[in-house]
Amino acid sequence: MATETPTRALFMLFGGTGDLALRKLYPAIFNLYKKGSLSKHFALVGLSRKELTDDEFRAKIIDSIASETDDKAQAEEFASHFYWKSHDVNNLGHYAELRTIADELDKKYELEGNRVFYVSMAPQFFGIVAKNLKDQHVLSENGGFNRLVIEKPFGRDYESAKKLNDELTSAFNENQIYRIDHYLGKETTQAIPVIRFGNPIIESVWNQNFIKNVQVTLAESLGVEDRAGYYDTAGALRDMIQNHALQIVSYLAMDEPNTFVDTEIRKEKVKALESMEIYDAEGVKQNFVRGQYGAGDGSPAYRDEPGVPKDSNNDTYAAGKIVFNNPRWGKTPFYVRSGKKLAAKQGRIDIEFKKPLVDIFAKGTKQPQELQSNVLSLLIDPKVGIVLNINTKNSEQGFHTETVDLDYVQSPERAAEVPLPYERLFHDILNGDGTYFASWPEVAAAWKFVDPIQHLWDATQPDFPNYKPGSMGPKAADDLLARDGNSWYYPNVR
Ligand SMILES: NC(=O)C1=CN([C@@H]2O[C@H](COP(=O)(O)OP(=O)(O)OC[C@H]3O[C@@H](n4cnc5c(N)ncnc54)[C@H](OP(=O)(O)O)[C@@H]3O)[C@@H](O)[C@H]2O)C=CC1
Ligand SMILES: O=C1O[C@H](COP(=O)(O)O)[C@@H](O)[C@H](O)[C@H]1O
Repeated sequence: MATETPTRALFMLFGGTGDLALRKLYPAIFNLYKKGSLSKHFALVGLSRKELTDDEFRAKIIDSIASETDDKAQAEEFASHFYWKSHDVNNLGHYAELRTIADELDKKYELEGNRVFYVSMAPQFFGIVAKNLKDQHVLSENGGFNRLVIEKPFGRDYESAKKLNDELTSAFNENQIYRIDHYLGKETTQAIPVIRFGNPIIESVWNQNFIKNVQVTLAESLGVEDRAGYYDTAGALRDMIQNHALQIVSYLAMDEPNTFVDTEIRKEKVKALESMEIYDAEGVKQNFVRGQYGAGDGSPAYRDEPGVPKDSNNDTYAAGKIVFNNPRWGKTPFYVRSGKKLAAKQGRIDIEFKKPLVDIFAKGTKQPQELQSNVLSLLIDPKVGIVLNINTKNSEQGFHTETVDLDYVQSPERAAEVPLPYERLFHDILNGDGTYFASWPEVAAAWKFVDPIQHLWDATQPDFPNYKPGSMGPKAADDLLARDGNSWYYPNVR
């Protein structure tokens, strides 16, 4: 593998002692350092209201990366690049101090003015941080890059997302903004364009003539855990479908870009997302299903989870059918579903192909046989891999057909080597590559699709709870597919 030139950069991490930073972001940056994408020419300023010394902050960093290394000297050397600054994002004076620190570190580490501003804080702070960074001249003005990284959620509907985007773009250009969607850092999501456009055998049948339906499943076995404060105001539709599921759908549905660069890919993704049919109230009722888990097997109902109101109507499950008004997809439905407290942690895409127009094995032979649809499964989580289920003849005496899997599933050893999603995304940010980040038009199109669904759900009383923990969600989600003559492939995988 070619060795890359390490990128010089100063990170400024807002929310530097937060849960996400300590659990995911520092280990990801450490792995980049270990693998040589960052060298001695980098530094990070951690920011929050807490008063910490640099040494106290560095001790937190060493703790945070403990699972990534046994090499104490390397961990200490890495942590020596970290600095702490107590900073209230509403205090303008603090930005002036930050600018001075940034300029000093820029000189000390010869960073060539490259700056990454990562806002890992509650969403109400995203806009104000961007504005103050610009107004208080913390952005590099000597030719280096300025990149702003924004965590999720990006708004709670189209209007709030637009307002946030306007705030961000009054300080940064669209090509300087990196909207994080960690599902885009996952191995299988990143493989979709290659699997499709790198294999004529697949891309030539990737359309309504050959594909019967597409199913995206993002199932979790965990419940709301300790995040009720956020989750009860979001719900599965906003938390998983609007972003992760629709981003995956956009890679599955898009046309081939002219070249594999972020600007071209984004154009095609937007085109696909903008051709999703937007439902009116009747369309929502027919095509989307919500759910909330009840009690079962010794685990509490959602409404009895700590921090959840007893009368909460929040959705912990959402499923729906997407129809594209475009020539590629025409009548082929895309189904998406996501929920908490389901039977298993399972992220996967199942693509069901149409059966042959004429089935020569169904009649005329001594033992009529029934062919099955071919199913291509792209496994996201916990296994990573590709499985193609096809018809063949079984080897017993007589003539019988059966299905077999042609599969590539990553070994546990290989999986352990694979970069973590945040590591991949940081790597792309350092390289200025927006391929696996959501652009504003994509986010806007996704909200415009989701808003009518959420509005109807907010305005009507659900009959909750309506699914048992450990199940695959409400029965209505099975009925949704059955009405089209389809059924969920998982968990009844052949
Ligand atoms: N945690 C997770 O697993 C995930 C989180 N996210 C997103 O990441 C972001 C961060 O989440 P998370 O780390 O869990 O949040 P936390 O609540 O753990 O951290 C928030 C951080 O913001 C700081 N902060 C709060 N108010 C101010 C202020 N006025 N000025 C400066 N700093 C302030 C806090 O420090 P202090 O109180 O010292 O100021 C703390 O460091 C959110 O947008 C979340 O939606 C996304 C996916 C998963
Ligand atoms: O963004 C989110 O994702 C997680 C699931 O992520 P995964 O990588 O573990 O599949 C989900 O639990 C959380 O509610 C949501 O905010």
